[in-house]
Amino acid sequence: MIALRDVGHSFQPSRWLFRRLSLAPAQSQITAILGPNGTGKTTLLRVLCGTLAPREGERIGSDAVGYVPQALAADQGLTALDMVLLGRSRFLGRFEAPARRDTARAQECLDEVGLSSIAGQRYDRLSGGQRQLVLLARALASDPATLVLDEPTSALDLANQGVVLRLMGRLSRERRLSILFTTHHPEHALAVAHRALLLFPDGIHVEGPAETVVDETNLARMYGVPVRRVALTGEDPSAFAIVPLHHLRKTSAAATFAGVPE
Ligand SMILES: Nc1ncnc2c1ncn2[C@@H]1O[C@H](COP(=O)(O)OP(=O)(O)OP(=O)(O)O)[C@@H](O)[C@H]1O
Repeated sequence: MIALRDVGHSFQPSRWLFRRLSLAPAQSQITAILGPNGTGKTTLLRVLCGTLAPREGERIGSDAVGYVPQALAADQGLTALDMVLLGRSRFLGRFEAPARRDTARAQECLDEVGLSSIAGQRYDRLSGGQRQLVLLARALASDPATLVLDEPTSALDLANQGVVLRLMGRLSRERRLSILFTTHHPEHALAVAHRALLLFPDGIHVEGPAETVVDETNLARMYGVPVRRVALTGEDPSAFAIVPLHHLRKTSAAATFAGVPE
Protein backbone atom coordinates (compact mmCIF):
# COMPACT_ATOMS: atom_id res chain seq x y z
CA MET A 1 0.00 0.00 0.00
CA ILE A 2 0.94 3.65 -0.29
CA ALA A 3 1.41 5.69 2.89
CA LEU A 4 2.55 9.18 3.80
CA ARG A 5 4.60 9.87 6.88
CA ASP A 6 4.80 13.41 8.30
CA VAL A 7 4.65 15.06 4.88
CA GLY A 8 4.55 18.79 4.39
CA HIS A 9 4.56 20.93 1.28
CA SER A 10 4.86 24.60 0.39
CA PHE A 11 5.30 26.31 -2.96
CA GLN A 12 6.27 29.61 -1.32
CA PRO A 13 8.72 30.02 1.53
CA SER A 14 7.01 29.69 4.93
CA ARG A 15 3.52 29.25 3.45
CA TRP A 16 2.90 25.62 4.24
CA LEU A 17 -0.20 24.10 2.66
CA PHE A 18 -0.02 21.19 5.09
CA ARG A 19 2.58 19.87 7.53
CA ARG A 20 3.17 16.71 9.56
CA LEU A 21 0.44 14.94 7.60
CA SER A 22 0.38 11.15 7.85
CA LEU A 23 -1.96 8.82 5.95
CA ALA A 24 -2.00 5.05 5.79
CA PRO A 25 -5.04 4.15 3.68
CA ALA A 26 -5.95 0.48 4.08
CA GLN A 27 -7.08 -1.97 1.41
CA SER A 28 -10.83 -1.69 0.70
CA GLN A 29 -10.91 1.70 2.40
CA ILE A 30 -12.29 4.90 0.87
CA THR A 31 -10.82 8.18 2.08
CA ALA A 32 -12.37 11.54 1.20
CA ILE A 33 -10.23 14.68 1.21
CA LEU A 34 -12.09 17.96 1.74
CA GLY A 35 -10.98 21.56 2.02
CA PRO A 36 -11.68 25.01 0.57
CA ASN A 37 -10.23 26.03 -2.80
CA GLY A 38 -6.47 26.37 -2.73
CA THR A 39 -5.82 24.50 0.53
CA GLY A 40 -3.67 21.88 -1.18
CA LYS A 41 -5.92 18.93 -2.01
CA THR A 42 -4.55 18.39 -5.54
CA THR A 43 -1.03 19.01 -4.26
CA LEU A 44 -1.54 16.28 -1.67
CA LEU A 45 -2.83 13.90 -4.37
CA ARG A 46 0.32 14.57 -6.41
CA VAL A 47 2.42 13.67 -3.36
CA LEU A 48 0.34 10.50 -2.91
CA CYS A 49 0.87 9.53 -6.55
CA GLY A 50 4.60 10.14 -6.27
CA THR A 51 4.66 12.84 -8.99
CA LEU A 52 5.57 15.61 -6.51
CA ALA A 53 8.25 15.19 -3.86
CA PRO A 54 7.11 16.70 -0.57
CA ARG A 55 9.32 19.32 1.07
CA GLU A 56 9.17 17.35 4.31
CA GLY A 57 8.42 13.77 5.27
CA GLU A 58 8.21 10.74 3.03
CA ARG A 59 6.00 8.69 0.78
CA ILE A 60 6.21 4.98 1.47
CA GLY A 61 5.28 2.11 -0.85
CA SER A 62 5.63 1.27 -4.51
CA ASP A 63 2.20 -0.09 -5.44
CA ALA A 64 0.64 0.98 -8.72
CA VAL A 65 -1.55 4.06 -8.34
CA GLY A 66 -4.31 4.91 -10.81
CA TYR A 67 -4.78 8.68 -11.02
CA VAL A 68 -7.90 10.42 -12.30
CA PRO A 69 -7.17 14.12 -12.85
CA GLN A 70 -9.88 16.79 -12.98
CA ALA A 71 -9.36 17.41 -16.68
CA LEU A 72 -6.86 16.56 -19.34
CA ALA A 73 -6.22 17.99 -22.76
CA ALA A 74 -5.82 15.23 -25.33
CA ASP A 75 -3.89 14.86 -28.53
CA GLN A 76 -6.32 15.44 -31.33
CA GLY A 77 -7.59 12.29 -32.91
CA LEU A 78 -7.40 9.93 -29.94
CA THR A 79 -10.63 8.03 -29.43
CA ALA A 80 -12.15 7.34 -26.02
CA LEU A 81 -10.92 3.74 -26.31
CA ASP A 82 -7.36 4.94 -27.21
CA MET A 83 -7.38 7.09 -24.06
CA VAL A 84 -8.40 4.12 -21.91
CA LEU A 85 -5.77 1.93 -23.61
CA LEU A 86 -3.12 4.37 -22.37
CA GLY A 87 -3.91 2.98 -18.93
CA ARG A 88 -2.48 -0.36 -20.10
CA SER A 89 0.93 1.13 -20.88
CA ARG A 90 2.53 -0.12 -17.66
CA PHE A 91 1.96 -3.69 -18.89
CA LEU A 92 3.58 -3.07 -22.29
CA GLY A 93 7.20 -3.03 -23.36
CA ARG A 94 8.74 0.16 -24.75
CA PHE A 95 7.60 -0.08 -28.35
CA GLU A 96 5.05 -2.83 -27.85
CA ALA A 97 1.56 -2.37 -29.26
CA PRO A 98 -1.42 -3.25 -27.07
CA ALA A 99 -2.50 -6.87 -27.44
CA ARG A 100 -6.06 -8.07 -27.89
CA ARG A 101 -6.38 -8.68 -24.13
CA ASP A 102 -5.41 -5.02 -23.48
CA THR A 103 -8.13 -3.81 -25.83
CA ALA A 104 -10.63 -6.15 -24.21
CA ARG A 105 -9.69 -4.86 -20.75
CA ALA A 106 -9.98 -1.24 -21.94
CA GLN A 107 -13.43 -1.96 -23.38
CA GLU A 108 -14.46 -3.61 -20.11
CA CYS A 109 -13.39 -0.49 -18.18
CA LEU A 110 -15.33 1.82 -20.53
CA ASP A 111 -18.32 -0.43 -19.94
CA GLU A 112 -17.83 -0.15 -16.19
CA VAL A 113 -18.33 3.63 -16.37
CA GLY A 114 -21.30 3.23 -18.73
CA LEU A 115 -19.57 4.57 -21.86
CA SER A 116 -19.02 1.53 -24.10
CA SER A 117 -21.23 3.15 -26.74
CA ILE A 118 -18.78 6.04 -27.26
CA ALA A 119 -15.61 3.92 -27.52
CA GLY A 120 -14.92 5.08 -31.10
CA GLN A 121 -15.65 8.78 -30.57
CA ARG A 122 -12.87 11.36 -30.41
CA TYR A 123 -11.91 12.17 -26.81
CA ASP A 124 -11.37 15.88 -27.55
CA ARG A 125 -14.97 16.14 -28.76
CA LEU A 126 -16.54 14.56 -25.67
CA SER A 127 -18.31 16.60 -23.02
CA GLY A 128 -16.50 17.47 -19.78
CA GLY A 129 -18.45 14.83 -17.86
CA GLN A 130 -17.80 12.13 -20.48
CA ARG A 131 -14.08 12.96 -20.38
CA GLN A 132 -14.07 12.64 -16.61
CA LEU A 133 -15.59 9.16 -16.90
CA VAL A 134 -13.12 8.15 -19.65
CA LEU A 135 -10.23 9.20 -17.38
CA LEU A 136 -11.71 7.06 -14.62
CA ALA A 137 -11.88 4.13 -17.07
CA ARG A 138 -8.22 4.80 -18.03
CA ALA A 139 -7.17 4.61 -14.37
CA LEU A 140 -9.13 1.35 -13.92
CA ALA A 141 -7.44 -0.12 -17.01
CA SER A 142 -4.09 0.15 -15.23
CA ASP A 143 -5.41 -2.34 -12.61
CA PRO A 144 -4.08 -0.28 -9.70
CA ALA A 145 -4.01 -1.25 -6.02
CA THR A 146 -4.74 2.37 -5.10
CA LEU A 147 -7.08 4.69 -6.99
CA VAL A 148 -6.66 8.45 -6.52
CA LEU A 149 -9.36 10.73 -7.94
CA ASP A 150 -9.35 14.53 -8.07
CA GLU A 151 -12.94 15.79 -7.70
CA PRO A 152 -14.34 12.82 -9.68
CA THR A 153 -17.92 14.13 -9.67
CA SER A 154 -17.21 17.80 -10.40
CA ALA A 155 -18.28 17.69 -14.06
CA LEU A 156 -21.03 15.09 -13.67
CA ASP A 157 -24.82 15.40 -13.67
CA LEU A 158 -26.77 14.10 -10.67
CA ALA A 159 -27.29 10.61 -12.11
CA ASN A 160 -23.64 10.18 -13.14
CA GLN A 161 -22.49 11.40 -9.71
CA GLY A 162 -24.37 8.39 -8.33
CA VAL A 163 -22.77 6.11 -10.97
CA VAL A 164 -19.26 7.13 -9.88
CA LEU A 165 -20.01 6.98 -6.13
CA ARG A 166 -21.53 3.50 -6.49
CA LEU A 167 -18.59 2.39 -8.66
CA MET A 168 -16.12 3.57 -6.00
CA GLY A 169 -18.05 1.60 -3.38
CA ARG A 170 -18.04 -1.51 -5.57
CA LEU A 171 -14.32 -1.25 -6.40
CA SER A 172 -13.42 -0.95 -2.72
CA ARG A 173 -15.63 -3.90 -1.73
CA GLU A 174 -15.10 -6.31 -4.62
CA ARG A 175 -11.59 -5.48 -5.84
CA ARG A 176 -10.34 -4.36 -2.44
CA LEU A 177 -8.95 -1.12 -3.89
CA SER A 178 -7.80 1.61 -1.60
CA ILE A 179 -9.51 4.75 -2.91
CA LEU A 180 -8.77 8.39 -2.11
CA PHE A 181 -10.78 11.22 -3.62
CA THR A 182 -11.09 14.97 -3.20
CA THR A 183 -14.50 16.55 -3.15
CA HIS A 184 -16.42 19.74 -2.43
CA HIS A 185 -19.48 17.62 -1.58
CA PRO A 186 -19.44 16.65 2.13
CA GLU A 187 -22.49 14.45 1.52
CA HIS A 188 -20.50 12.40 -1.01
CA ALA A 189 -17.80 11.90 1.61
CA LEU A 190 -20.41 10.76 4.14
CA ALA A 191 -22.14 8.52 1.60
CA VAL A 192 -19.12 6.43 0.57
CA ALA A 193 -15.99 7.26 2.58
CA HIS A 194 -14.83 5.34 5.62
CA ARG A 195 -12.24 7.99 6.54
CA ALA A 196 -12.02 11.71 5.85
CA LEU A 197 -9.17 14.17 5.82
CA LEU A 198 -10.11 17.83 6.24
CA LEU A 199 -7.66 20.57 5.20
CA PHE A 200 -8.38 23.85 6.97
CA PRO A 201 -7.36 27.22 5.48
CA ASP A 202 -4.83 27.82 8.28
CA GLY A 203 -2.78 24.77 7.29
CA ILE A 204 -4.22 22.59 10.10
CA HIS A 205 -5.69 19.21 9.17
CA VAL A 206 -7.93 16.65 10.85
CA GLU A 207 -8.22 12.97 9.88
CA GLY A 208 -10.60 10.35 11.23
CA PRO A 209 -13.74 8.29 10.60
CA ALA A 210 -15.86 10.20 8.06
CA GLU A 211 -18.96 10.07 10.30
CA THR A 212 -17.03 11.70 13.13
CA VAL A 213 -14.97 14.40 11.41
CA VAL A 214 -17.41 15.53 8.68
CA ASP A 215 -19.70 17.33 11.10
CA GLU A 216 -21.38 20.74 11.20
CA THR A 217 -18.67 22.27 13.39
CA ASN A 218 -15.72 21.21 11.24
CA LEU A 219 -17.50 22.07 7.97
CA ALA A 220 -18.40 25.57 9.24
CA ARG A 221 -14.84 26.13 10.45
CA MET A 222 -13.37 24.85 7.20
CA TYR A 223 -15.57 26.79 4.75
CA GLY A 224 -16.38 29.81 6.93
CA VAL A 225 -20.11 29.29 6.31
CA PRO A 226 -22.67 27.91 8.80
CA VAL A 227 -23.72 24.42 7.72
CA ARG A 228 -26.62 22.20 8.76
CA ARG A 229 -26.95 18.45 8.37
CA VAL A 230 -30.67 17.91 7.74
CA ALA A 231 -32.42 14.51 7.94
CA LEU A 232 -34.69 13.84 4.95
CA THR A 233 -38.02 12.76 6.39
CA GLY A 234 -39.84 10.00 4.56
CA GLU A 235 -36.54 8.62 3.23
CA ASP A 236 -34.14 5.97 4.47
CA PRO A 237 -33.22 7.02 8.08
CA SER A 238 -29.60 7.55 6.98
CA ALA A 239 -30.64 9.95 4.17
CA PHE A 240 -29.71 13.57 4.84
CA ALA A 241 -28.61 16.73 3.10
CA ILE A 242 -25.75 19.08 3.93
CA VAL A 243 -27.05 22.63 3.63
CA PRO A 244 -24.81 25.72 3.69
CA LEU A 245 -26.62 28.71 5.21
CA HIS A 246 -25.71 31.44 2.72
CA HIS A 247 -28.69 33.57 3.70
CA LEU A 248 -29.24 34.47 0.07
CA ARG A 249 -32.40 36.27 -0.94
CA LYS A 250 -33.49 36.73 -4.52
CA THR A 251 -34.62 40.19 -5.56
CA SER A 252 -37.56 40.53 -7.89
CA ALA A 253 -35.57 42.68 -10.32
CA ALA A 254 -35.41 40.07 -13.09
CA ALA A 255 -39.16 39.39 -12.99
CA THR A 256 -39.93 43.11 -13.03
CA PHE A 257 -37.54 43.67 -15.93
CA ALA A 258 -39.25 40.96 -17.91
CA GLY A 259 -42.56 42.66 -17.25
CA VAL A 260 -43.85 39.74 -15.18
CA PRO A 261 -46.04 40.93 -12.30
CA GLU A 262 -44.88 39.81 -8.85
N1 LIG B 1 3.16 24.12 -9.40
C1 LIG B 1 2.79 25.09 -8.55
N2 LIG B 1 3.59 26.16 -8.35
C2 LIG B 1 3.23 27.14 -7.47
N3 LIG B 1 2.09 27.15 -6.76
C3 LIG B 1 1.26 26.10 -6.93
C4 LIG B 1 1.55 25.03 -7.84
N4 LIG B 1 0.53 24.13 -7.79
C5 LIG B 1 -0.37 24.63 -6.91
N5 LIG B 1 0.07 25.81 -6.40
C6 LIG B 1 -0.61 26.63 -5.40
O1 LIG B 1 -0.81 25.83 -4.23
C7 LIG B 1 -2.08 26.11 -3.65
C8 LIG B 1 -2.88 24.82 -3.53
O2 LIG B 1 -3.23 24.37 -4.83
P1 LIG B 1 -4.07 23.04 -5.03
O3 LIG B 1 -4.35 22.92 -6.49
O4 LIG B 1 -3.40 21.91 -4.37
O5 LIG B 1 -5.41 23.41 -4.23
P2 LIG B 1 -6.79 22.63 -4.14
O6 LIG B 1 -7.11 22.50 -2.68
O7 LIG B 1 -6.75 21.37 -4.93
O8 LIG B 1 -7.79 23.69 -4.80
P3 LIG B 1 -9.21 23.54 -5.59
O9 LIG B 1 -10.23 23.09 -4.57
O10 LIG B 1 -9.46 24.92 -6.06
O11 LIG B 1 -9.00 22.54 -6.72
C9 LIG B 1 -2.75 27.17 -4.52
O12 LIG B 1 -2.52 28.43 -3.93
C10 LIG B 1 -2.02 27.04 -5.84
O13 LIG B 1 -1.96 28.27 -6.53
